[in-house]
Amino acid sequence: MSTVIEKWDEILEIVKKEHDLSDVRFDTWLKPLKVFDVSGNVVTIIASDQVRLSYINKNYKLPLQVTISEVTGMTDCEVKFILPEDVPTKKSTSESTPDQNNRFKDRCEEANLNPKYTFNTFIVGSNNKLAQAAALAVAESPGNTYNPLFIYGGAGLGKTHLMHSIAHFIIENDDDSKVLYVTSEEFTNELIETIRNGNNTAMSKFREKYRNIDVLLIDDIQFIIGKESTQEEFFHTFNSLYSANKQIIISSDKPPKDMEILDERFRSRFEWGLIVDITLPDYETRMAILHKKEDMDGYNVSEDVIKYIANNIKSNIRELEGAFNKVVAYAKLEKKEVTLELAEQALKDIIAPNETKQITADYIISMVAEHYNVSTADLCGNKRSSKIVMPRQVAMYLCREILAIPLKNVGQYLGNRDHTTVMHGVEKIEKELQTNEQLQSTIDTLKKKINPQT
Ligand SMILES: Nc1ncnc2c1ncn2[C@@H]1O[C@H](COP(=O)(O)OP(=O)(O)OP(=O)(O)O)[C@@H](O)[C@H]1O
Repeated sequence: MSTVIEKWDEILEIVKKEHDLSDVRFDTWLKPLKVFDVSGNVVTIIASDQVRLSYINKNYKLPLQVTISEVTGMTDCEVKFILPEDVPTKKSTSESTPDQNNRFKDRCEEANLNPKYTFNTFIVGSNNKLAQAAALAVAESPGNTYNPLFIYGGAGLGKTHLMHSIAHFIIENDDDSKVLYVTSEEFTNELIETIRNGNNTAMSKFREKYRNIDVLLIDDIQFIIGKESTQEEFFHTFNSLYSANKQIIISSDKPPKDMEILDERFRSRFEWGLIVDITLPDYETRMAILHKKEDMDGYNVSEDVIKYIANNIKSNIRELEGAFNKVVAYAKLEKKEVTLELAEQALKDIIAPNETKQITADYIISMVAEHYNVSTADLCGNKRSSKIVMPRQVAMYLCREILAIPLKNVGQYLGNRDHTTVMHGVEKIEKELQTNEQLQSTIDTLKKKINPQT
């Protein structure tokens, strides 16, 4: 038992290295795994949630078994995954009774939450790492860490999902907290309705509702900016909650400094706490989100199809998920298997085949950089560490192989390198490819990423 636990970090690092996992993929899938027990040759590992459990079971069970055997000398290692709730020593007092479950559901409904949006189903990538960490910190100690928490980013990138995750977490961990999620449109409509009623009782009820809560989450704040009376009412709500040390979480499509007609009173208040952004997800994160969706919906879609969608839909996670749903629905309707051809057919209105990205040397270099988690500046620069030199040579090789351009031109794209340097790099990779299976698979993956039609 102790050897596996003692060497656990080393075991994970080996799997990471041998499977060429990026930091994001590693942090998402492998790092959260904890060894619970070792009995004979059976190693029981806790996965933090069902999504991770299914994914790890499908993709990393064998590599883990092999690596544990190699590192610890255990013969025929058998890995079993369990969820935290399956841990036998868990205190029975923390198990929820049906009544508690119902109460939890009722409270989530009252707070206007979507049950699917929790931290467990939120994939963490380099685009949202900080936002997720801040959200978790706020959820763990509402009113005491970052107040307000201001989350901004483009459409469909996960702001609402993260806000609901905070709310779910607070409701689950505090039996008494009053939590309310509202879009600024709902806030506005409710206020207009209250004003239309024209009586003081309605107005006091409105105020009581919004000022007697512990956590207010208000989505898409940009819609109330400029609407005089809504803005004024929100201002007083904000002040009242803030001075009572209640948590406020706000989302917007832009940071306060770029909201042109934002009143200075708001700008300063929004900046009192923490402002975090969510940017576009990288390829690995898009893949992880699609895998999560596949697991949660109980589908088994081939890797080719997942890569095709992840490669072509980059700017909006809602659209990424929509494309996945469309492919699955199309297959059901046509009573066919989900193949790459079917996916192309199903998505022809979204991803036009003739609109596929023009492949240039810069594009290849950026894809190699993304794959190895290094910057394109480093690939084109002078650093000589192996972390950079190998990806640089891979970029040289792929530019030659895919674009069939002269060595001299490849050198120009990669920081004005001499053609002999490029020739050496290309030859090095060609030689390695004869014996190095891992490199062969990396090159195959990269070729498919660069041109999914191959
Ligand atoms: N990191 C993530 N992990 C898993 N699913 C995600 C992630 N980010 C976004 N999604 C999913 O993408 C969809 C859109 O996300 P969400 O509605 O939270 O976006 P948004 O930023 O609030 O968009 P809008 O500004 O249009 O309201 C949701 O189904 C959500 O579950």
